[in-house]
Amino acid sequence: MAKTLFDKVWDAHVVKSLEGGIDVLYIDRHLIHEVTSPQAFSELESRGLELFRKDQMVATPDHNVPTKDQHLPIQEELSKHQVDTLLANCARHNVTLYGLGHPFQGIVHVIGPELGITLPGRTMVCGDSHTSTHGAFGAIAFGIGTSQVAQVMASQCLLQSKPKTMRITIDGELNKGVYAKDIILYIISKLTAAGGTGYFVEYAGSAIRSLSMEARMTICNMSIEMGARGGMIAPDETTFEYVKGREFSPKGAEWDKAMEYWNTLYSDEGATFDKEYNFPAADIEPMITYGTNPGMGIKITANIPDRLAEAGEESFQKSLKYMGFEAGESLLGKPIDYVFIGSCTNSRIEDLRIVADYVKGKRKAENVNAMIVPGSKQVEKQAKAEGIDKVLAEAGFELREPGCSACLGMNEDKVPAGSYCVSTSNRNFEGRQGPGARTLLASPLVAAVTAIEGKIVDISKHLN
Ligand SMILES: CC(C)[C@H](C(=O)O)[C@@H](O)C(=O)O
Ligand code: SF4
Repeated sequence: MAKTLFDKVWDAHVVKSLEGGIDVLYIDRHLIHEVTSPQAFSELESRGLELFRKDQMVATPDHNVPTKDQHLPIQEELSKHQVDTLLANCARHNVTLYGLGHPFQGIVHVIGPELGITLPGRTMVCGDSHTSTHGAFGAIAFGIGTSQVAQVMASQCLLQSKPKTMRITIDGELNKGVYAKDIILYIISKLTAAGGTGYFVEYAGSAIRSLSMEARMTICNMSIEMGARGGMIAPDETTFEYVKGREFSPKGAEWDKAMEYWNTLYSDEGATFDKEYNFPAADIEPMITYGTNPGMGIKITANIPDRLAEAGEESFQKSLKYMGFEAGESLLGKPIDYVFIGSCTNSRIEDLRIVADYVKGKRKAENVNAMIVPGSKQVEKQAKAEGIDKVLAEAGFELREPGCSACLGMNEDKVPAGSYCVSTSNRNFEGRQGPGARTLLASPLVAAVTAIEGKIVDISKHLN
């Protein structure tokens, strides 16, 4: 029978099928960070259990880390406590940890792929919703709750019911200035922030195939923002080339063996999905959000809609009120106070390159505070090797040290109440970047242009 990519990977990991449609799923890799692991460690210890397969776990602090002076003790008490607890737990249980200052430290969803921990055909979990990022490699990757973190620690397995499958196909050539972030914001604007609920999504089509691995990660990363359980893309030459030679990727005969399996990872001709969508690449333009969920996105040149069918009138108006916008108006010309380039969605080297290419020889607008936070130590190192740090400094951008940072308004990386921030992150919820902060999600290019212009503009007029 024709199988989907999802089914192939899932079925290969079912240890046992239980009554009621629940599977015991084997988990190949478990990533942990400081926010969702402490209670799991406590639970394990209180029950006298050991970690079952600690060599399949990797830990890194990312959410609470300051993005300045990482060599100094952490100032904020809660953050220090969280990071110290992770360190202590990992030391006590002998779990591999890339702590602050380690060359492999970074946002968990950035370091997995860059270290070759994320591989095609793997099952991967983390107590973090954006674990969906790793699906870009043809892995089944999804976020889990703290009690499930403990379950995986103790058994390397997870009780799961199989989600429904959805395929989103984007064919054709992408317009100039359109990046992966625009594709996913476009998709979410079409499906709504709840449109993927209950599904695992496969992204397909020539426009997706044409993307780099980092761009594919941006797309899979935000699958969760339409409510989907996860997203994935069939591995191909682009994937294999990216994976090859990374720190923990298979080598020699192991590589050949892996490739044999990886080459079988695609949805068979005739495989059926519970839901299918098709969008032409030509319809996608640079996007921006105007509201307080990631589904409230528009083409940057379009007007805010008058109403939103899926949101009640009241919640639509509440959202606009929070943002200080009016229904039906254009965002063009709106002044912006902050630009944040970072997060597990868009903080990789290609993102930094897009920004540096655009801002080279330019200067940020006076009214804008522009902050750029690399996703990992490796991204930071590469940026410096390429001179991106200098280009950014000359343009008036502040390049900080790796972490989640202003994506969730951590430590001092906050957007003040009432201020507008064009952000390359993935969530524009009320207060996400700080109490009262107003977030507009966009691509790194849109963020870069906004920083230079000091306001929202039609970026097509600013491209060569
Ligand atoms: C802290 C963590 C549980 C959370 C998540 O799961 O998404 C965070 O990463 C976020 O983006 O809000
Ligand atoms: S960068 Fe943002 S979205 Fe990603 S894991 Fe960190 S807090 Fe969550």
